[in-house]
Amino acid sequence: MEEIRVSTTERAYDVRVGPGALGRIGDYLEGADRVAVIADERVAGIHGDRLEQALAGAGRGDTPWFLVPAGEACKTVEWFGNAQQFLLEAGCTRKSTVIAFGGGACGDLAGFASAAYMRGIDFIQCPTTILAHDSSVGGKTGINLPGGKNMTGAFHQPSAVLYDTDLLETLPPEEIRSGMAEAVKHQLISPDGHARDMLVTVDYSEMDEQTLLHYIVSGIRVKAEIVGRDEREGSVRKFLNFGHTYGHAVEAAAGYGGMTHGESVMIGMLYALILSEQLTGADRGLTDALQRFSERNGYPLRSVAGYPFEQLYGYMQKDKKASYGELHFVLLPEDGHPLMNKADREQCRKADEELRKRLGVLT
Ligand SMILES: NC(=O)c1ccc[n+]([C@@H]2O[C@H](COP(=O)([O-])OP(=O)(O)OC[C@H]3O[C@@H](n4cnc5c(N)ncnc54)[C@H](O)[C@@H]3O)[C@@H](O)[C@H]2O)c1
Ligand SMILES: O=C(O)C(=O)C[C@@H](O)[C@H](O)[C@H](O)COP(=O)(O)O
Ligand SMILES: [Zn+2]
Repeated sequence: MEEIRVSTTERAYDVRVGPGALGRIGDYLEGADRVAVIADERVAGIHGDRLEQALAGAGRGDTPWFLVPAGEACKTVEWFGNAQQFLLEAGCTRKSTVIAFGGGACGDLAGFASAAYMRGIDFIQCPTTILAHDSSVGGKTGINLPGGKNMTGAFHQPSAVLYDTDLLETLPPEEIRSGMAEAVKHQLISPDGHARDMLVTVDYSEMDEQTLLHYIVSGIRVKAEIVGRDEREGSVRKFLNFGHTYGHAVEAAAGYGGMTHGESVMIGMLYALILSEQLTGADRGLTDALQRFSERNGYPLRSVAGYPFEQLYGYMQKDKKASYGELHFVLLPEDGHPLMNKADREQCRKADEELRKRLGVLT
């Protein structure tokens, strides 16, 4: 079992990663007067018995469960309200603990529900996807609005993260792709990362358990280090948003769920690298390596053809890193050394055109 400590101003907590990590849940429930689970309904159907057993073993067999729609569909104002009502009816107090059981979508919703209920109660992240090596750590929680991704939310750190890697065995290929995109991001933005090596060697169809665990743990360490320095995204935390300005626009244009988060972010990272070439003179070699990697691993890059620049630009203007009328991008002049840079509409359009050209979808 790997253990990574996350230290923020709100609190410090453990991330425990490895087979059987769920079995340690009792260690984190001792002071709770009531425990309540908010679970992705699909995950509950496949793996719910494991969490039930772990809770029973910790003397918490009477824990109430609230099932929310699988994936992105739960990140709505409506399901946020339903979750608040559930916590009230379950008898939760300020001394209670919520358990989030699912991927990043369920974790974001359950985390926000915990941040808001009685103005903030404890929650534990029990992530079940590869992507959640990113989402379960760092305390960003929230839901979508029709006009923009993660528009309503709060910073609220979990009291622990129990990442049971046995649960990853049932992930479908598109969710492996989605989660690994964030692992690539972590390698790209870290001065200690090995992005070029990863882009040449990793093939998802042949990836063994050890390699997967290596990238998960390495990504969590990158994230923990950055969040420890800048919990509320005043400075370096912005780098964790690499690829997300354009990526979130694609995700929103695809109707939340039409493309996975990681697939959209992969397209967004290609866009950000092209912008880095155009605005900072970055070497095209890295962009080409990422394009080859994502084509080899089946990312649906050409879907971008369905979303015109004007539509994506409209969403990009809602990006949380933007000031009114001015977009700010995370660029990568050199791998491992991100920086923030403004880009005006024409610069954004040129990069969009170049992306479509390289993907062979320019109309
Ligand atoms: N808070 C953060 O810092 C942060 C970071 C990155 C992403 N996110 C958010 O995370 C969300 C994406 O999360 P995700 O990629 O984990 O996907 P997800 O939570 O949307 O789940 C994707 C699908 O996988 C299924 N699933 C989950 N675990 C499974 C398992 N073990 N076996 C089989 N199926 C399983 C779900 O039921 C769902 O159908 C997005 O909303 C994104 O914005 C948040
Ligand atoms: O933790 C962060 O900070 C990130 O930006 C991680 C991202 O991978 C994640 O998708 C996050 O939810 C995006 O946040 P947002 O502030 O752009 O909504
Ligand atoms: Zn992300």
